[in-house]
Amino acid sequence: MLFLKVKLFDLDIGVNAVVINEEDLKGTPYYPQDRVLVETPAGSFVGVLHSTKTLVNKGEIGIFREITKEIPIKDGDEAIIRHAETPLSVAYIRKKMDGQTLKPEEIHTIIDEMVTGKLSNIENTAFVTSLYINGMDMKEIEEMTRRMAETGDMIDWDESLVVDVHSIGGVPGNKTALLVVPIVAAAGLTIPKTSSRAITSAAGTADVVEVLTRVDLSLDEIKQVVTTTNGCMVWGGAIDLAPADDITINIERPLSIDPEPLLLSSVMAKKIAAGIKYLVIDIPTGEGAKVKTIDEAASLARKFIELGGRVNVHIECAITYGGQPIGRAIGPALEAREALIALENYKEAPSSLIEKAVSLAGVLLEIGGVAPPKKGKDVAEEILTSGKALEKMHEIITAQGGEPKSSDEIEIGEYKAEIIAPIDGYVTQISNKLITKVAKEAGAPKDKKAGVLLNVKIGNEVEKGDLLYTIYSSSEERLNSAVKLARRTYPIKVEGMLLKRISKF
Ligand SMILES: O=P(O)(O)OC[C@H]1O[C@H](OP(=O)(O)O)[C@H](O)[C@@H]1O
Ligand SMILES: Nc1ccnc(=O)[nH]1
Repeated sequence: MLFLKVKLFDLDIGVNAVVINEEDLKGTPYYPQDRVLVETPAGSFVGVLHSTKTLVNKGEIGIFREITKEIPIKDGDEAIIRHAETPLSVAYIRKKMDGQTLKPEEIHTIIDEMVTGKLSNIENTAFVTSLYINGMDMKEIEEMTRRMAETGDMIDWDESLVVDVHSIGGVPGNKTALLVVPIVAAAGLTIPKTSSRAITSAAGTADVVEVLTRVDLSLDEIKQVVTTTNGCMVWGGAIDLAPADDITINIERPLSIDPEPLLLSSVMAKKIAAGIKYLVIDIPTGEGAKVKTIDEAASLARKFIELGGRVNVHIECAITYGGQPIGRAIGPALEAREALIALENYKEAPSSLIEKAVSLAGVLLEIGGVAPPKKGKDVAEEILTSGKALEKMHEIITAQGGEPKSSDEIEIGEYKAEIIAPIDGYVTQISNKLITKVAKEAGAPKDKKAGVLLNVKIGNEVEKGDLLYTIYSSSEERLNSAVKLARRTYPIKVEGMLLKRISKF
């Protein structure tokens, strides 16, 4: 065992490396490249040991940003270094890599060791990849979901009618929750909404809300916000709510994957931990979305409903159209602005966004008994058009620590490029995947002001030279890469009505 003082390095090196002065390692059983367990007051993790003559002094351990992003270790903290035994999970992860079914205690061990930092990035990544390739049965998913919830904080609400909406994601521009939450909260129902950041998209709901207010609230702050406003819109990863979720999401994001067992457990573990009793799951369906066909969507819906039954959350699924972006704005600030436009003056907002938001909110209003059966959508529409939802949005933004702004005060990337129609014709396709790639290339979601604003939707008629969409970025360099990508991949297809001529001449 070694006792050292933490020295933090503001450096992202992408692995769980730790650095110790070689003098301190002399005569110890710790060698470079060994795995060591580092215990600090803020939490523990497994690091790969490197030795140095100069980077840290004797008595110090160098820790990098990769770790401090997850564990709030401070400069000067005491650290205890021990030999890291090979975690039990490694054998279980290999079992899943071989396509076998895991026992409940094996799943518990994987989640426990993941959350306590005993697994390296390599092992965590292998687990996520094994689920992508081999999947899990419902019993395994249930065990994983429960354990993901139990290994973090759990919120208990006094009332039993706690509702929520959650999208499986995968469709660009899905800022729907920013309308649904204030509508439902304004109707008097309790809706403590937790979101993740982007997984496969250019902006997760947490990234979008963060443009308007804080999303990294503590548990007590969440309770306070919900008690005063009926709702909140927070990032699950900020609090200790299903902490395994954020670890796996950080692996999924660079690979742009969302394996089904993790999709189910990620959503449901957060909802169990947040004390949700009634949940509407939005399943965007269409080409380029996570779910391509209605049959696949129905099968996923059945799985959500079965899992909900096992963990005591009432679930209703809404299969929604996901074959092209929702609304016109893609990217955190652009989406936040579009959501505000919809709340300020719904007539100015894209109808696809309004339609989706009031439909989903309507289901919750009916479930919550504040709208008669089949009238939920009308009631939701009334709350939106009367300005009550905007008022509620302002309340929530303020309660979460932000200052309400109007839509025209939201700043968008200063560099922009317009992509125009190459020919006369009709917009026949807007590729979810390619338009997301362009927005990401421009810097979204990290660059909040980056993204894409569509000027057309599928079916629109355009003339050669008409604006198809505008790409925004805070960086000229990123904008140029995004434009190059757009010119190479054609995310929006324009085709003439005459597709092909066939004749015998
Ligand atoms: O599209 P991608 O990035 O894969 O999915 C992730 C998004 O889907 C969910 O949306 P919501 O919070 O229900 O609105 C998550 O919370 C997250 O914002
Ligand atoms: N995997 C996930 C998809 C959508 N939302 C989540 O929270 N998690």
